[in-house]
Amino acid sequence: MAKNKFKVIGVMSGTSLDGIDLVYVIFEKGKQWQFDIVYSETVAYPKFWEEQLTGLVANTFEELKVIDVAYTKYITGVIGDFIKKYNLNDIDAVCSHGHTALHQPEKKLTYQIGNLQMLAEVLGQKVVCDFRVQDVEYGGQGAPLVPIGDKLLFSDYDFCLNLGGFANISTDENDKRIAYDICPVNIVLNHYVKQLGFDYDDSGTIAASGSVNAELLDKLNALGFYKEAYPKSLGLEWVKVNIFPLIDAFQLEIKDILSTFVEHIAIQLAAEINKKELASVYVTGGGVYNAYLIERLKHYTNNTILIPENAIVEFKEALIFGFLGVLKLRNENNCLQSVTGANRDHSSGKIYLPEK
Ligand SMILES: Nc1ncnc2c1ncn2[C@@H]1O[C@H](COP(=O)(O)OP(=O)(O)OP(=O)(O)O)[C@@H](O)[C@H]1O
Ligand SMILES: CC(=O)N[C@H]1[C@@H]2OC[C@@H](O2)[C@@H](O)[C@@H]1O[C@H](C)C(=O)O
Repeated sequence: MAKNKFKVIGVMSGTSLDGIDLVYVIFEKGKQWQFDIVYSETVAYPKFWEEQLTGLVANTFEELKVIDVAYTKYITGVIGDFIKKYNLNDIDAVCSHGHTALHQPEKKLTYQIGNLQMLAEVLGQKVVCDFRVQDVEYGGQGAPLVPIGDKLLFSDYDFCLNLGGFANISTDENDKRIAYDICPVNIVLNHYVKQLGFDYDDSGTIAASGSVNAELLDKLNALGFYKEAYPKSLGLEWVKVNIFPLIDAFQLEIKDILSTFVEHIAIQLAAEINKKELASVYVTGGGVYNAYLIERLKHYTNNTILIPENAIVEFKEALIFGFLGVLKLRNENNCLQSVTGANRDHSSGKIYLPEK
């Protein structure tokens, strides 16, 4: 019988470069999967790695391979410290995403650094990593990978909504998981609030103090992307072309820009979640701490907005990469064709064994 209980470390380095997220989590399969996050921590990047990772695209493939070795050494140290700090001597596997250095699925290319064999050798642990490569080989986008975790770990909720740089959502439609980006969130709010000298608009208080410009709001809501069918995704380039010039042309005060954009986000989020009635929406990502945004969202929907404990708000992705590793160890599918567009569901990831 397949093993049903796993103690793993899940590790994720996301696009915002705030640091490496680590969780020590126990997964157990009964009727459905249960999890318990025992320890969680974000290790902030030192300046050196923040700069290296910000500039990755400028490197040649050969240069990336050199950086990969150095980064794998670095992340091995971070994971090793986490193991020591919490005295973790009972680990089935370390399941690590690494950091995305290149992602061009149309050229069958995706490259996450930090996933070299050295991880297993130095840590003396079984390692599961490199989760995106096989999906791209099978014709998929190699992303998003989180929705299978949404489906199997958070099945009590009709929608899983993440408010990061962009808002993304996953839900079941006709028994299939679907996932897509909705609209930009913190990538735009942070951009404008920086002009007042803040990293972010704490709790949305500045937005709450502004007023909505109805004409700008209408123009934002009329953008073509919102009418497109899924699968669809957004990136910084789209924001630079479609959002910043549109907002800047109005020459508004920052508080009014923030107020108008929060209204826009709330309307776009509501348009998606209101596609189901009496639905529950499980919300994660830093945007959860923008109380004003959550208040405006609630204004536009009768569905139930559920905000979990902070450990899940902040560590859901690390948790789910831990879970993808568990599925790989059980040789079960951890990539969904309905989400990535691959030519099949499949069990993805490399397994490295420690030399003993
Ligand atoms: N107290 C707060 N009030 C308002 N906004 C906040 C608060 N705390 C965090 N945020 C917002 O959340 C952002 C961080 O969110 P998160 O870590 O989910 O983003 P991310 O990792 O860049 O997202 P992703 O990679 O999933 O797109 C911050 O940059 C900020 O905009
Ligand atoms: C290639 C890559 O690293 N993609 C990330 C990125 O960051 C957010 C979004 O773009 C998402 O598609 C993905 O990560 C999440 C964790 C995922 O795979 O579900």
